[in-house]
Amino acid sequence: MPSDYTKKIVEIRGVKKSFDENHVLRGVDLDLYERENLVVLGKSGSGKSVLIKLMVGLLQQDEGTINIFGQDTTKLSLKDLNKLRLKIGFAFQASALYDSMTVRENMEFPLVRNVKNLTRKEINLKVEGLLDSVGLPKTINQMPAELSGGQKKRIGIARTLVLEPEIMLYDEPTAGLDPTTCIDINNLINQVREEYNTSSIVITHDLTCAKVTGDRMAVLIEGQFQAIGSFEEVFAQAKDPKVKSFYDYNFIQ
Ligand SMILES: Nc1ncnc2c1ncn2[C@@H]1O[C@H](COP(=O)(O)OP(=O)(O)OP(=O)(O)O)[C@@H](O)[C@H]1O
Repeated sequence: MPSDYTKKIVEIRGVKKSFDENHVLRGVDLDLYERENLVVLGKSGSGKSVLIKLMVGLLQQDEGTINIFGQDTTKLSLKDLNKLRLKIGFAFQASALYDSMTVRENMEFPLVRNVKNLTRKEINLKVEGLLDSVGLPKTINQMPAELSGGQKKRIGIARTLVLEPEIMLYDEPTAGLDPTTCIDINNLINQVREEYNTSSIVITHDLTCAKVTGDRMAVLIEGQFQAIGSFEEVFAQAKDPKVKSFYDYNFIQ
């Protein structure tokens, strides 16, 4: 848990995004602070992925601003936007490993593509070090098809870390995993923050994941964040009918 929230890494203000008559984001404000794990909760289709895509410039907002490291993403040249993207690691919902490549080749791919002049020794050290840190050094020569879902997620996260991102975006990191493996992934998200000093946005439907990894939570309902705060604070706001209905729907069985 960060000792204080002083340094803002991301500042989102008044962001709106529609697809024809589908008004997905209707004025979103959100901050991400240095070394914070911020959990974004919201029903399926509420616009969580759209928000992430806006952050990395894969979509363009209709209104509002997104500042990352003090830079307005809409005002960046393509070259500067690409530079910024390299500081943002995106751990996809599916681990997005290439099936035809070994774990080593998968890990090397972003490095070889984006970092020039690395020696073979430097590449090996980096790949082996990251596989160690996610607890899977022995998988290095395996193919993705030989790995469990949890192992694929861990390697997907390790691969995202090869470019040393300052921001990590986790999209449904525990989706489709059994409860024990979920615990491993939640712990890994916290470990990544400790080891690599990342600031993270974690998109999840999983209440345990939210509680274990999140310093703060933000609940996206009807295109706006209706509640933002610690787990307890957001729960307290469950008196608000919209937030309550979200909780009742998702968590109270
Ligand atoms: N490129 C696009 N073109 C048209 N509509 C889109 C596009 N991307 C997203 N949408 C729409 O925006 C809405 C929000 O989608 P989004 O994927 O952000 O939801 P989500 O909250 O991430 O859902 P889930 O939890 O199921 O992943 C949906 O109605 C979706 O159909």
